[in-house]
This record gives sequence, C-alpha cells and structure tokens, in this order.
Amino acid sequence: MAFPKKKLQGLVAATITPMTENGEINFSVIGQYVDYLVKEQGVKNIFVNGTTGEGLSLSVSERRQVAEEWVTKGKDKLDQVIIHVGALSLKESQELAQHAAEIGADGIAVIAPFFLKPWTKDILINFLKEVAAAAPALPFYYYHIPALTGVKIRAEELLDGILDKIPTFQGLKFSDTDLLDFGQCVDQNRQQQFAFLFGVDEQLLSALVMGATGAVGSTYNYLGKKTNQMLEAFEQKDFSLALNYQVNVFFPSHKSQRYQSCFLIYFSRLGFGVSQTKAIMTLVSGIPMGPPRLPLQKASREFTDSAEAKLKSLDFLSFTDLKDGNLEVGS
Ligand SMILES: CC(=O)N[C@@H]([C@@H](O)[C@H](O)[C@H](O)CO)[C@@H](O)CC(=O)C(=O)O
Repeated sequence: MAFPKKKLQGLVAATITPMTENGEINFSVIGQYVDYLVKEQGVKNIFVNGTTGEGLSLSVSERRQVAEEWVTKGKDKLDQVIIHVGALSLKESQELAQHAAEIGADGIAVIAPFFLKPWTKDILINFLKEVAAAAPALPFYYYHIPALTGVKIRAEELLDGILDKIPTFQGLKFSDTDLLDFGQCVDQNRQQQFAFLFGVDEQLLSALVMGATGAVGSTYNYLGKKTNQMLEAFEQKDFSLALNYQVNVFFPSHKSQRYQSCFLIYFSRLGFGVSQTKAIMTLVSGIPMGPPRLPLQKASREFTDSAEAKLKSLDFLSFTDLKDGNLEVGS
C-alpha cells in the first residue's frame, strides 16, 4: 500500500486534553494550543487521545469531538495528526478509526486491550488487524505501553511479519524502557520504512542510538524546543552536547549541583503523571489545561506552588546555553 504522506519523524507531542474546572472538555483553547506547539516549541506533529490526553477516560463521543477539533485547528499548521483509537471494545475502536479517516487525520494508533487481554501475539495481531481494516487508507501505528496495558508481548515479536497481516502498518510507538526489545525492532526491520517512535522521554538519547526515528511524549508539549536541540546535536554527531541536553533537562545525578535545577527529576520527586503534566503545561504555556478527570486527581496545591517557584527560579522560558552544561539560572 502506498501512502502519500511523508514518514512520521522527529518530535510528536502527546497532547493534553484541556478541561474546564468542572471536568468538561475545554475545546476553546485548542487553537491557541496548536499555535503554541508550532511557534513556541517547534513541534508540528501530535498524538491525540493517548495516555496524556486521557483518551481512555473520555466517552467515544468526546474522543470524536477532540480528534475533530485538533484536525480542524491544526489544518495548514501541523504536519501530522495521529489519533489514538484504542479501546476495550473492538467496535468502538473501529468506529473511532473510521471517524479518524473521515475527518482527515494522518494516522491512527492502537494500544493492546487491557482488561480482557490478548495473551499471544496472534490474538493481539487479530485485534489490531480488525481495527486497521476499519480505516484502510490510514497509516497504522501500534502503541506499545506494557506497564499500563499489562500486555507484555514483546514488540519485536509482534512486528515479525506484521505487514502480511496489517498492510497499513507504518510504525511503532514504543513506551517502554526495554531498549533491547526496541533495538531488535529496529534491527530486524531495516528493510522496511517503518517509523520507530520512542515514548520514554527521559531515555530518548539512548533510543536514538538504538535507531529511533522520532519520539512521542508528554514533555514535548513544553520541552519541545530543548529536545529539538538535542535531536539536532545528535544529527550533527555532537554526542557530548546531545548528552548534555538529555542529562541536564531530564536526569542529572542526584549528587550534582545541577540536580537542584533539573526539570524532570525535580518534578518526578514530587510525583509525576498526567495531572502534573497538566499543571506544568499550564504554568509554562499560560494556556489553562484544567484538572484531569477521575480517577486521576488534580495536582496538589503543594505541587503547583513548588513547580511554579522552581520554574521561576529556572527562568524556564529562556534556558541558558546548555553548551556549558549549565542550567542553573538564578538558583
Ligand atoms: C506513561 C506515560 O505517560 N508516558 C509518556 C511519556 O511522555 C512520559 O510522560 C515521560 O517520559 C515522562 O516520564 C508517553 O509515553 C505517553 C504518550 O505518549 C501518550 O500520551 O500517549
């Protein structure tokens, strides 16, 4: 099957679903959100209704509306809009896949069903195949996130011969820390033009070494610009600069001076997930993301106050030059 679209590569922001204080979806800020990603973060690909977007906590009707809003507002601004259409019900998943095709999305992604689970590769493939068939003109991505789905079938095993079963298969979104599995996926599919999109932001540099062609993640909503600089350094083979970005932005040593100023490590100590992502994105972008939906809880006041103080101390919107390995602005 020939797709007219160019290969999905580079950074893909896993979008947040903005909500009002009373838990309804706040469609009114999505246009502004698109502009923020493109202009402030240099990110032109998005992944909608995934984990960060609380896709599985939305009704089917809400998922359709959210997808539609992103496609509409992203028209002529974004390069690719990928819609996550995974669901426990095959029927719902197919409906969402068909809908994504109708509204002009650029691709669909599906996680493994996670309540009544597929226990073998063949069963999982059968499920994915049925969903993909509902949108036969759209590129299909498998979203591998075993820690959340509990489906531990190795991605490398799943990819073996996948085009025979799912002709629209275009790539893998790999949200797991098993870099051996990821590396094998890349290595064993060198003949194919698949996209290998890594989903553990703090480990992206290692995944680039293993052959990642792009990345999907929550932090690219507000760390897109910085991470693009890391991708550029990697591309230029300036590995020490690339490492500097990854280490400074995501995981400096606990003992180092930088620890106090590091972004993700600092926040992960306070507890980091979708709720905290919403709070940080609101602070950094100025666009209200609102609370998450139950069963998630709003980030605590303690977290938000502490995050705000930290962001101010880091002068977060204007990082100093990382070439010096220095992120310690005003702290
Ligand atoms: C479990 C989880 O939410 N993982 C995130 C990461 O971007 C994660 O937030 C980041 O690596 C920080 O830990 C993404 O893989 C999820 C994602 O892409 C999505 O929202 O679908």
